[in-house]
Amino acid sequence: MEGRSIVFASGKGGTGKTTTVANLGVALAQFGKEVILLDADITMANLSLVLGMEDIPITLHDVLAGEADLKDAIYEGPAGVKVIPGGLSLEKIKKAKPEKLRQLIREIGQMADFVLIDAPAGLEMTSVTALLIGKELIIVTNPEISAITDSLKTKLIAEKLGTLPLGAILNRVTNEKTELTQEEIEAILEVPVLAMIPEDPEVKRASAYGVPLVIKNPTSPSAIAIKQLAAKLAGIKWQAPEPESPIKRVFKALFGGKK
Ligand SMILES: Nc1ncnc2c1ncn2[C@@H]1O[C@H](COP(=O)(O)OP(=O)(O)OP(=O)(O)O)[C@@H](O)[C@H]1O
Repeated sequence: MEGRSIVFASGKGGTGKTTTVANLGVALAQFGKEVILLDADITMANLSLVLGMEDIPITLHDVLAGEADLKDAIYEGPAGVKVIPGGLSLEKIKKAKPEKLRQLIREIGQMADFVLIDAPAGLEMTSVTALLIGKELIIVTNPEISAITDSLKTKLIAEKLGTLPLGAILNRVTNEKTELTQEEIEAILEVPVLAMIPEDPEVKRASAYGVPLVIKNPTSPSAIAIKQLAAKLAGIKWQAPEPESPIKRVFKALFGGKK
């Protein structure tokens, strides 16, 4: 059976897409789902950094070039999540046979309940190609006008390519007056907002440790928002724990805490 393949794209760079995909993947795996994270972001091996993984010499590109087996490009990450580094530069994609890429993506799709694809930001060739890899699209954006306009472009292109937009994740939400509201964003993008992830200093801390936030600090507000979305996607009922009080968080930061 083929699992769901969802491509995560943002249009604008730096919206927190990679962090979100990595944590969502781990959260789905914690809910017992088989998850493959496909890093189609060529600028850096971002996904593996957020997950604290090193040494990923074989990429999807090597498989496409016929120089490695698919199983050699699959790495095990936290909570049993599987990661496939893309290494898909434009030059490399051009050299690869498109039918081989499609066949490979189908093969990967059969190996998991969810294949989450981290697409590169921007609207260049590689980003557009990544949109084609998934059947569904989730936009990861910030509640600012510049991010939303780029997200809209991405969504329109995805639709033209036959990739179904599921909705948008609003990341780094601060609820400041200058931010667009959920309703405004839904009206512009014409898709539902699936999750609102707050601006949360714990996200950067977790990244610095190379441990996904949903493992490092599962009761932080942004981890809860991500787990809620994972439960929704997995069709699982999940009761979020009470978010930690700021006082408890200060104590934890000062004296450490059991994780
Ligand atoms: N909810 C959040 N609260 C605070 N910081 C965040 C949040 N989400 C992401 N960040 C931080 O924002 C920065 C950019 O995140 P990330 O690398 O995931 O973005 P990206 O959209 O994948 O970037 P690009 O597409 O340009 O590669 C990182 O430093 C990350 O720790």
